[in-house]
Amino acid sequence: MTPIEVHGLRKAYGGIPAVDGISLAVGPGEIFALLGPNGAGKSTTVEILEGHRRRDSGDVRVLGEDPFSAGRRWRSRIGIVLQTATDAADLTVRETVRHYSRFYPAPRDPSLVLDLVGLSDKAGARVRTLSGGQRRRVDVALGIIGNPALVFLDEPTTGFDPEARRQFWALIRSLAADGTTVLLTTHYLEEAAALADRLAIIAGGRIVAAGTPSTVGGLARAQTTVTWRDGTGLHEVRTDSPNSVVAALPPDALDLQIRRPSLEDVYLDLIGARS
Ligand SMILES: Nc1ncnc2c1ncn2[C@@H]1O[C@H](COP(=O)(O)OP(=O)(O)OP(=O)(O)O)[C@@H](O)[C@H]1O
Repeated sequence: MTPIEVHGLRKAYGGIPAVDGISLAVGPGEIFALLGPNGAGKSTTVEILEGHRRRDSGDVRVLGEDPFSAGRRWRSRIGIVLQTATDAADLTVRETVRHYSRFYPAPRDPSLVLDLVGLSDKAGARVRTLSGGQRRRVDVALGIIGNPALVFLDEPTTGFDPEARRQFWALIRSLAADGTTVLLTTHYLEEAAALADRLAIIAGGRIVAAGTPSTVGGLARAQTTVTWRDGTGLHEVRTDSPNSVVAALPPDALDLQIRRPSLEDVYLDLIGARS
């Protein structure tokens, strides 16, 4: 079964389209990222897939069911990490995770989950005493405590320090390696590049490019830019074979730079072209 299948999804607010004909499919154990500027339609799409919002039209199947009419059993098989942090401030971290585990038929072991998200040493602390990034880890713990087949992560690492972000990426990879499907929205392009098997760039409610982080938007075919300075000034060459350009440089060449276009370049080009 394909965990997520979407065809021609549309949703408008007050007659203004927010999602304007999106189609995508996410396979089992795949990490799929949705990228796009503020207001692009990512959250609306994800909320429809989570069953939290009604669509105007389009076919949507999530774990084989229509999320809007799916029942409790379906809900227990998905995990959700929302943008807004959990408000369980007076409970300890351990109590919070245990409490949530009781809502699921086959939860993960709470201690194991605290270990996975790197909060074992904060298990006895009240949630309200945690830092922003630590609270976010509690959110992630609550998103995976039910041992879901599919996890939705809405900007999961906002507020994480660089080390915590890397630990989080390792956690998500290990979940996916165990067969969990992950749909991620993020504003961090390096996060999408590091985590996603495939990604879609959304702007104005439509997918403007989709592919792997190394091929999306023609990245694989994009030329490399070689720049250098010599006695006659600054030079820039765009080429498919940077090695031969470098090999032919004059002996007095300085400040050599070789730059492959990044996901960020493609993203900004695509988004810029639409605004
Ligand atoms: N409940 C609502 N009522 C009216 N308009 C809404 C509502 N929710 C979203 N919108 C509008 O729909 C469009 C898409 O919003 P959405 O939240 O899906 O974007 P997003 O890509 O998730 O943005 P961000 O990156 O800022 O989270 C925006 O123009 C937004 O103003």
